[in-house]
Amino acid sequence: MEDPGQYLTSMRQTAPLVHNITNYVAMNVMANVLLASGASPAMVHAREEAAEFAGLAQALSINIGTVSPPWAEAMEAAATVARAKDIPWVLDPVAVGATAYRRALGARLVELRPTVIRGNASEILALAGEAGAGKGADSTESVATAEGAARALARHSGAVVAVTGAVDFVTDGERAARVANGHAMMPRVTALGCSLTGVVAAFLAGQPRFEAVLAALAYFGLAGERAGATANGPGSFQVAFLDALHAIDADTLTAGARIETA
Ligand SMILES: Nc1ncnc2c1ncn2[C@@H]1O[C@H](COP(=O)(O)OP(=O)(O)OP(=O)(O)O)[C@@H](O)[C@H]1O
Ligand SMILES: Cc1ncsc1CCO
Ligand SMILES: [Mg+2]
Repeated sequence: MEDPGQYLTSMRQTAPLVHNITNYVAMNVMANVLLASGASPAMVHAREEAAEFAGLAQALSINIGTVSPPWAEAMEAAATVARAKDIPWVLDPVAVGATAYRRALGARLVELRPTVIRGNASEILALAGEAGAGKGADSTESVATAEGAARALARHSGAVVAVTGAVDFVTDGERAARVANGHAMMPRVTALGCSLTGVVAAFLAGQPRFEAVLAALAYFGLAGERAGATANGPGSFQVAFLDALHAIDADTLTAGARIETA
């Protein structure tokens, strides 16, 4: 892919308002990640206002990590508005294979046609109707195992599907690519996947979605590499990761991105 850095520049110029209906674990981490990246996060989940708020945002992310019925109502209403107003929205199907409640909600949200679906391998397998119960929010499968499921889910849903892990896989059902950026410390810190979903949403504002997703994943993974080079463990990694998101500029991203057609 040519010049992924231009997508970072565009995101920072827009500084998009990203509406997130996310989980209790991710809320603070994700807001800080979005601010460090150059976007404006807002965590708004009350069913009384989520739909109205979605209409004000440049992008929406929906994450079912700690969902309960009033939140599910807010998610469906917000996604419906995003769809009607052509506001890009990203689904993060946390632990979707774990319970019947999550499977049913995941299926309903897919029918609301997310622009992008971003999950780990177990989650993408489960959302595609294949095995993939996972281990709660953690994946028990390799990304490679979920490539077929990702392609099938992309075709069924119309979404670009991103499966993240050691090497990320992205497909729109026709095209596919892999992003090799990242660091082994990333799955040792909670809510980085959730936060990445918000960053993907931020990159989508006004940009072609397949390329925007690849640029967002490379940016996030590159920040992980830079943080991992100095961190002593998961605690210092979190701090270094926010600093790296802030420090990386367009040229650094274009030079460091490891994106290959699959
Ligand atoms: N083993 C690994 N090596 C390098 N990078 C990794 C590895 N595992 C995950 N990542 C990176 O970590 C980020 C988050 O992806 P991950 O698949 O861990 O999300 P997740 O399981 O949804 O996380 P969570 O639910 O805790 O928020 C991505 O940028 C991904 O590329
Ligand atoms: C740990 C955890 N549990 C529910 S959501 C969440 C954040 C990572 O997905
Ligand atoms: Mg996750």
